[in-house]
Amino acid sequence: MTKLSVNINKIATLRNARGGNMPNLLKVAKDVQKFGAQGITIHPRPDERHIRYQDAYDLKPIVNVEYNMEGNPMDNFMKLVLEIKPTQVTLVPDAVDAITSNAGWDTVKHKDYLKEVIAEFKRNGIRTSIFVDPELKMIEGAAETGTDRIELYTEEFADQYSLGNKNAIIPYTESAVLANNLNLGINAGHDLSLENIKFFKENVPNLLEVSIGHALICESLYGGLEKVIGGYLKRLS
Ligand SMILES: CC(=O)[C@@H](O)[C@H](O)COP(=O)(O)O
Ligand SMILES: NCC(=O)COP(=O)(O)O
Repeated sequence: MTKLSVNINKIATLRNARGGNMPNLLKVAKDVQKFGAQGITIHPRPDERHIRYQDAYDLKPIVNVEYNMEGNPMDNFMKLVLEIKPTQVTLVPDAVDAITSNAGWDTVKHKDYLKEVIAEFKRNGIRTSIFVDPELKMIEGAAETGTDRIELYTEEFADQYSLGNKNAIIPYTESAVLANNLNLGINAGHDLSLENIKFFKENVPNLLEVSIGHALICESLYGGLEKVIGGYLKRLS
């Protein structure tokens, strides 16, 4: 079964826009779980443009499904994750000023660094995942870091699929086959949506989790959070 982990970054974006507490992030996280999501994802960036570090602490006691924290493992993020001990940490090589995540790790060039960081999280009982492009060399490199899982970076697939190019799935299918052979768990995320998720899931063998935020929140502006989450769960079942 592929789990749906809802990324609530954009709820925090809306909340921060007025400096108050509406929408209430904790209430939305509780409701997202009530509506059937099997995970909550946050990506506390260094500038706290949306998810604040305090949010990460406040969410821990109310997340009763998988809790996934994403970020570049710089000192503050490492400390935050090791203190909170979420279900999973997803390492993303984002520049501090990146408008959003826009690349996977070079797991060959950064193998030794990733091995060290991953070992620290695993010593603390936290499942690890690393954000990678669907390139076979990067998948092989990921396996050598000792990570539990990879997260396939799906922006290219989403872009091409929206243009009608279904062949864009091929690198993802091939990467998943290799990851399965290397005993790597497979997650995926970035720009997945109600439009593309069913086709993606059907062509990526043993996909364990998708983390979806931006499109899901935008779709919910029209369909409502409960109905949209139900739509994802139906397409993932
Ligand atoms: C790694 C990834 O693609 C997303 O998890 C990321 O969290 C999106 O970040 P923004 O919500 O800041 O665009
Ligand atoms: N890891 C991907 C994620 O958490 C959400 O990405 P997006 O759906 O906001 O693009």
